[in-house]
Amino acid sequence: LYHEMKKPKNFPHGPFFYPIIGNIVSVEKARRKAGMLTKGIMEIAKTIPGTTDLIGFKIGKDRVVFTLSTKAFMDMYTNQDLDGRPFGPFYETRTFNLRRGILFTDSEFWHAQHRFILRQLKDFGFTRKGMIEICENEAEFCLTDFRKMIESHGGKSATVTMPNILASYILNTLWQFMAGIRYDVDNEELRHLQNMLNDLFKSIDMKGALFSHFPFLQYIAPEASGYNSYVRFHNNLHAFTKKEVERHKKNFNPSDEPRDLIDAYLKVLYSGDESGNKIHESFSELQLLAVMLDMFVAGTETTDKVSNFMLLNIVRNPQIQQRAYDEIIKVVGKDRLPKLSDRPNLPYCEAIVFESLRAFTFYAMGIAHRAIADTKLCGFDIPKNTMLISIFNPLNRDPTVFKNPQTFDPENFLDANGKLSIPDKFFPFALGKHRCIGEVLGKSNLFLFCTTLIQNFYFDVPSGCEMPSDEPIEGCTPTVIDYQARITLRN
Ligand code: HEM
Repeated sequence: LYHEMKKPKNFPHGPFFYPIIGNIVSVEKARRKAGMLTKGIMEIAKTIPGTTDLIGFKIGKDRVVFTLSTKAFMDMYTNQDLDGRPFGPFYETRTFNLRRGILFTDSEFWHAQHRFILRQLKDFGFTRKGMIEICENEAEFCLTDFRKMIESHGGKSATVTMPNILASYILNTLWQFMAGIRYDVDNEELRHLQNMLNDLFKSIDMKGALFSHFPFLQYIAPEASGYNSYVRFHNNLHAFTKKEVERHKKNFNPSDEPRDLIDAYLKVLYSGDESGNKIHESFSELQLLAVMLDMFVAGTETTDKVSNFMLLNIVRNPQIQQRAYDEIIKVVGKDRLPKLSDRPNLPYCEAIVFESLRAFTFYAMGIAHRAIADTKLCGFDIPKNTMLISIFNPLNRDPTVFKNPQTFDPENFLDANGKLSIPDKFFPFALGKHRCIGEVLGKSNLFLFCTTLIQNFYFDVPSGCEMPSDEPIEGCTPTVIDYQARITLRN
């Protein structure tokens, strides 16, 4: 134990490791003072010499290293020895006390599942018509609902409480891919699903995760450590998705074309892979439930949050909104809705999407990785089983890369001719083996909501309300503050 507590030789610089608790007290203090974990870590780094690229902590039982530079970020994601995912009750409690799913698995198990899901995303999707149509339809449903809402407010405009007004539609696109279902916004099941996901995200913040770093807390303080609610929220969600799997099984025919991810997965379970070969041992019904949980966790909160930063900045910047509107009217006109195929001709709107991704990732962190072997990173020794967490901030604020790194400005992603230009060191979806599998879906949704809404509505703050701040607050991921916005129908 003593050996475990000692700082390993040539470990990334960081504060002194205290016995048992490690650095949890100083990290927690810095987080409170800065208002956000990422900022807190960056503040601590400023006080410790030699932390240009990396900073190393001990949090409870875990050694945790954060990346602090673009170089460290890129080296971390491209070093295969760092492609593991952490062990621990925080990760396994979610999935039946087993190592299941796709977010927190690694090695051969992860590889087989990852390959399968990627193929499904391609097959349903963006290579065929299916997924594009789903996203375009959902943007239209959103438009119709907003029009109805304005109608019921007298026909000109409506005031809404932000953020999260697009969450149901974003969830619908993912749920259609997974289970072939879309819900109307006032549907009970949708509300239930959304409440479960909200609970889940609340339980994943640092406090809820306390039992992960101090596993004994789940036994001696199951309520206070967040363990009990964490288990409860996950069980609720699994019960919901299991019901859907059972429903699929009832009218499942292995010789039919799969309608969605559940069908495709059941097909493999019933009849092996497409050439009839025995399937990889990682496939199971429990694994299907774990995959669905992971798709919800990775796919909803992220896209919602980016859309919140997008709408906030549209409200805050009338001139950006106007320029996007002019572009849409010139290219698409008013007689039809924007399509995904309009994207190459709407560079300013696409730049708004990229700038929103930058705004979201300004204080975001990646998902924890684990060293699967002793290795080196930026000249430091990283012993096996160390956790690594990327910080996106250095990639997003570099003045040599962005014209205007400190403010929301779509020009950051346009060249001198107004063409889309994405810096080669901008990685909002990370890179390497664990890079996001939902990038195409996420970006398509964001583009369609952005263009469809701006074509039809004008967004601002209601008279008498203050302009909302764009300083994010802490959530499971960086969060936009609550504010009031007015949505006005364009003529
Ligand atoms: C615009 C919104 C999104 C952003 C900014 C985003 C960002 C990311 C990032 C940075 C990672 C890498 C994590 C790491 O290892 O550090 C990741 C992984 C992942 N994302 Fe996304 N994502 C988004 C949307 C989605 C969607 C819509 C889905 C589902 C279809 C999804 C599914 C996943 C999964 C399953 C992983 C884990 C991949 C693995 O470990 O192999 N994401 N995402």
